[in-house]
Amino acid sequence: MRTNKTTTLSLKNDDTLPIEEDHQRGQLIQRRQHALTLHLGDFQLLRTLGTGSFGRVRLCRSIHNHHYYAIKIMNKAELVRLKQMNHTNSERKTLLQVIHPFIVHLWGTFQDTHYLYMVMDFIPGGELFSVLKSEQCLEPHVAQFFAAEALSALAYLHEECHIIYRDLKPENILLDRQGHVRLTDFGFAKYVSDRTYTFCGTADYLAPEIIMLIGYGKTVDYWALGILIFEMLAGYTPFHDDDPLTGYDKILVCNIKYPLHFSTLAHDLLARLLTRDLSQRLGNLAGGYQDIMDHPWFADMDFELLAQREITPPYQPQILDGNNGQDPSSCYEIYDEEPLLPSLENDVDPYRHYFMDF
Ligand SMILES: Nc1ncnc2c1ncn2[C@@H]1O[C@H](COP(=O)(O)OP(=O)(O)OP(=O)(O)O)[C@@H](O)[C@H]1O
Repeated sequence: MRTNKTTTLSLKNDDTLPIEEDHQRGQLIQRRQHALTLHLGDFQLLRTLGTGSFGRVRLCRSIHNHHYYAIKIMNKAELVRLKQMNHTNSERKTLLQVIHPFIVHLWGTFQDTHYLYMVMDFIPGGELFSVLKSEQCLEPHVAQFFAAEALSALAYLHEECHIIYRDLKPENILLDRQGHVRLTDFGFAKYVSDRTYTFCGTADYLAPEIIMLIGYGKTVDYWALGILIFEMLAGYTPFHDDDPLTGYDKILVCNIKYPLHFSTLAHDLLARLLTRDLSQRLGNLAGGYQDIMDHPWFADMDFELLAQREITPPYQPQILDGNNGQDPSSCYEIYDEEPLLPSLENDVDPYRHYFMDF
């Protein structure tokens, strides 16, 4: 079983193309931008919910409406050092553009001398990673539900936004109060009209076409969906190796040992998702994502009701309501805290021009 979180691989700086905006989305972005002029003084900063390669996400509470939010805080000097300016701007732009019941909602962004801030809905149920860690593996109907909601979000990103997500994994799948999925972390999401070449993602979840550097598109998300379903059912990923290079070899050879308890239907679906042959991979055929939804493993799933959040989640996170001193973020791991550098009015900010939209 996987007990440690996986880290994402870094990206080249030139990876991101501008995201195209249709008229409606453009208006929506403007609405959000104009509606919210935020700064740190609007929030009481509480504990860290999660850390990542480029920053940390902290629980906070609005001093105005007293609602909880999650703020992703990224150190500008560090982003510039790691050449992550384009990706960070792209993450902001993408998240402002997407609106979907299974994707985290970004309310707005701001910056001070040292940091960039992204204010999102606080998703209180914790990571799917934590559920897997405590349950070891999931009952097929539970895995089916999480996979179906993740697939619904991917289909929306691909078909309506022309965005590939590129970092599907249990760490990036959060659960809301009712137990519905919310995808977070759009740091690798990219608008792609045809194909892209960047080597990025998370080692265990990389598709063969990413490793082979031959160019790829949305097919990589459907490969990752196959790895996710395998991990939920088995409790481990199919190609894991402590040495990433050996892991990449295993992905390229693609010889999967299915646990005996996998049903024939699960085996069949995964064999069709986890195939190197793109002309065979489900999601990349004539029927697109619908072919995955129509696979018999999902036979008893009504994807229309699912999209309306009308299917009762099979797993309800145990959430405290935040009143009477209770911790509303008890589903999240405890992290060491780091104080923020104070932002003084006369400070010179050498990085502002990189992040003009924040
Ligand atoms: N909206 C949210 N509500 C609650 N917790 C969140 C939210 N967004 C992120 N988190 C927590 O913070 C963690 C890190 O967030 P995120 O993945 O966006 O950071 P990152 O720096 O891009 O990480 P990575 O190195 O994985 O790319 C998540 O795994 C999750 O635990």
